Amino acid sequence: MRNEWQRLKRSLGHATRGICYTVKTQRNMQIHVVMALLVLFLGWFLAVPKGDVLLVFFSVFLVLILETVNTAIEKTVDLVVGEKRHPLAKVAKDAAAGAVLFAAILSILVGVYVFFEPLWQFIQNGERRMIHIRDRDSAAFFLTVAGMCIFVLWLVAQIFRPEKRRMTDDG
Ligand SMILES: Nc1ncnc2c1ncn2[C@@H]1O[C@H](COP(=O)(O)OP(=O)(O)OP(=O)(O)O)[C@@H](O)[C@H]1O
Repeated sequence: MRNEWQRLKRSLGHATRGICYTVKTQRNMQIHVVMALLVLFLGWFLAVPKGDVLLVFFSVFLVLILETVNTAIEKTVDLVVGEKRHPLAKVAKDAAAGAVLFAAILSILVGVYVFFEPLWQFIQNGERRMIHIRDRDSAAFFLTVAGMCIFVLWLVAQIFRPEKRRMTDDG
């Protein structure tokens, strides 16, 4: 049981380092993270309904997931071909970048669908849905955003933690 726990902790450590590496080294990932936080803040500010929040979360995480996979593919290709140019390396990298682009387009569509009306109302009349902590939608959203903030703080702490073992490459 103790061994299983250690193994789980080690796997989580590897996964965290993978995420930290991507956030630290990939400019696009940094942009996605900042955008994700802004969008979640906007969702909270405009108190968008629970179903819409789910859509936003899904699309935001899809972009983050695919950017991480894109980095894995880029590094694998670099590992295989090194400095050499190869048409298949180009296909692999372009296709991986295409997957991120698909997800980014989806998140823009979701953003327009979810935010257009409440944002329009707010800009026109300064009106927004009131947030009542007893309202289950808002409470659930508040808790989710709080959870996300804790996750981001933890991630930042991991990124700035002095590394015990240097990663190869530029990370
Ligand atoms: N070894 C290679 N052989 C052929 N084309 C390549 C090779 N490496 C990169 N490319 C081309 O250059 C593009 C950019 O590749 P690069 O590895 O620089 O990614 P990047 O600029 O870090 O991408 P991103 O901005 O998405 O992180 C690829 O999408 C591909 O079209």
